[in-house]
Amino acid sequence: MTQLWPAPVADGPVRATVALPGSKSITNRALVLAALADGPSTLRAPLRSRDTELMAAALRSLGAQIQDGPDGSWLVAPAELRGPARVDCGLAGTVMRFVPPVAALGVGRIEFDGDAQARTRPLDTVLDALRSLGADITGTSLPFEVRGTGSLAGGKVTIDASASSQFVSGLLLSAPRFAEGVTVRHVGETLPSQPHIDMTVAMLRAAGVEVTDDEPETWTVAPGPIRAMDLAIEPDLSNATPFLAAAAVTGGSVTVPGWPAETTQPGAAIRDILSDMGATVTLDEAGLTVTGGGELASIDIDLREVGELTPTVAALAALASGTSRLRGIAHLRGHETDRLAALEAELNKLGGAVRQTDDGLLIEAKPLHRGVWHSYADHRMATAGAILGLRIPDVQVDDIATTGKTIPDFTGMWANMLGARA
Ligand SMILES: O=C(O)C1=C[C@@H](OP(=O)(O)O)[C@@H](O)[C@H](O)C1
Ligand SMILES: C=C(OP(=O)(O)O)C(=O)O
Repeated sequence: MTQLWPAPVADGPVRATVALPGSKSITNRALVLAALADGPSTLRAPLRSRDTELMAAALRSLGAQIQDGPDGSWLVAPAELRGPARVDCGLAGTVMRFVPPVAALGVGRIEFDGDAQARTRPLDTVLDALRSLGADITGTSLPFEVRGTGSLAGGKVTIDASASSQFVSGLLLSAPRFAEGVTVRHVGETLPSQPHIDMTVAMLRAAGVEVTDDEPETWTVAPGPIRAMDLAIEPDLSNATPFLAAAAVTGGSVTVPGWPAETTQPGAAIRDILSDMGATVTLDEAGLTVTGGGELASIDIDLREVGELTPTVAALAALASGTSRLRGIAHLRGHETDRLAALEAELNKLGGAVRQTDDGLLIEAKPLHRGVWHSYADHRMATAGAILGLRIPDVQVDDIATTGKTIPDFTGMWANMLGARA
């Protein structure tokens, strides 16, 4: 076990303004598109965290130049893609699913590996798809090797993306550079995180790529150039959720400035979730403000489109009244950890009454008590522990540093939020 972090208790309503770093999902898509583009790009206010630094390192190792700009921006200059190279995926789904198609466009041997837990995350679908589109790849999970020839035929492929939307996004992002582009069709169980696929489509179109998505669960990307971009990256709305939850569970008020009025980020769904649970949510020129009042109400919700909000919503549900039901999230068993098992185990250890269902969690709110909250190397498990600790004295979160996957200074931001209480 790593050092334990004593989660601070809020000794009153939290009142703060919390500025969030950039979106992981937008930053890592932008890095891939910029590395494949027809000229140099500028990414402004990108997220600088483990997942995005790993993405930048992966693309650099394949030849792209990614340098620091004057104001924390990233300047990306595409170059010929070539091995030999080693790509460390860490535990980042976006790196392990978005970079193999890029590598298949390069020349030479490109080895992929990642954290021990990453080796069990689903990956075969994207590797099999690439093979059927003409790539030479050994293996079905990490570690594996891509032997690039400098081009990829592309064409039509049918996949089962029920384990992760990132299989689709990964294929689409590089597809403008495949000789024939790509048509990806999803068949099989339900498709998770559709808004993340829509984000991919929107970013491709913004880069001048022709994408057709009129038919349900079928996407066609035409071959052609990817236009270089000058992109300001929005704050990460999913990472905003623990801070907004802090307002809801303490009866306080937290504002996240720079909240986009329109966005492709699925994390925006937290507005309706918190409002359904009884908090007041307003969006104005100051940003998004969540104000908590009395006790939070339970919720019955399908989180299929926003699975990454589950740990936050589970923590809220555990502190609400009544029984909450979170549905549509069987695929979370293949996230950073098996999130359904992890939430069930950790909440029950604190005295909760939580049970896994086929596709989610039943959470009966109970008085909770002190204890160690395990993070399982999962940034969102760690932040869920922090939310609980606001109300339950003496919760200790193990491996709080794992929040660095997507938030560079979570503990500092959390302390500032609590310190700002006046
Ligand atoms: O494409 C993306 O940026 C993401 C897609 C989703 O993955 P899954 O579809 O595997 O849930 C989401 O949970 C993840 O945090 C980020
Ligand atoms: C599922 C997540 O991450 P990844 O991009 O590694 O899949 C997440 O951030 O909640």
